Amino acid sequence: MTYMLEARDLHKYFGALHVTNGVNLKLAPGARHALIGPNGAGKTTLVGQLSGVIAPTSGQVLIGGEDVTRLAPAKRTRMGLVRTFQISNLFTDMTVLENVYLAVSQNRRMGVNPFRAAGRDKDSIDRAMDLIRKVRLEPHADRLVSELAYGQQRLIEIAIALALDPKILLLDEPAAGIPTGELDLLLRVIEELDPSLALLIIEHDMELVRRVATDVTVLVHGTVLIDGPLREVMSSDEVKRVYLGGGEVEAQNA
Ligand SMILES: Nc1ncnc2c1ncn2[C@@H]1O[C@H](COP(=O)(O)OP(=O)(O)OP(=O)(O)O)[C@@H](O)[C@H]1O
Repeated sequence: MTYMLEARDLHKYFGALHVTNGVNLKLAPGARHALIGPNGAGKTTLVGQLSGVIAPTSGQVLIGGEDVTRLAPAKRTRMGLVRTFQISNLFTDMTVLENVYLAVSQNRRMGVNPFRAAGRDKDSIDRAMDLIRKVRLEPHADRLVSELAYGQQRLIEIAIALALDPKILLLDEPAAGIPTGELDLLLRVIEELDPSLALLIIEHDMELVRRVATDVTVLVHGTVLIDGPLREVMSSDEVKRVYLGGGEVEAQNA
């Protein structure tokens, strides 16, 4: 089977520190895969190697069966691998629509003056509105990003990621900093994403993992402790003992 995204025996050293230790990961089309693990487990470093901002010491990354280990992040993005970031990249003094429109027009290589183009480029505006609808922000399209709640701002980032036409979407802690009351909207947006999209969610919030993921990889000290179907992983004694200190998985965050 050709996977949308695959990591083969990845290793990464920072000096003497072995941060990624023989990691294998496979995302099939339509995957809903969560990557979890305690602080310092090496999740960010792994995602960096998948997206191309960090070069592995050894091992391979493949997109659609093609070896991209030495390819730059932008090239991987053009092959359909898109990631969101924990840190916000939004233009907060622009509207939601302007932010998403910019991403759409950049992706279509529309040129440098988005404001001039904005009057003309109806297609890109329609596409931006369509994406804004997908993340359930339609009522806020003309509001400044700075006026929106934090949870809503994170949804704009998902819309911007979708503007790049991903086949594989890496969501880096989408729930981080979102108050509980705003979490439901994020969950619904993720649940409604194109079912053919392969999704890798790096997340601490266990409610989100439980509701969204079908498969989970648990990373500990740079090594895959266990991976498999959600239920199996969450009920594993090994995960409870090593990863969550023996407590109930339901009751804890990663
Ligand atoms: N550029 C770097 N140079 C040296 N050490 C690094 C570098 N980046 C990360 N590390 C170390 O690698 C280990 C794994 O870090 P990483 O950020 O990948 O873990 P994480 O699972 O994403 O943690 P968190 O959940 O806190 O974000 C940590 O011990 C960290 O200090």
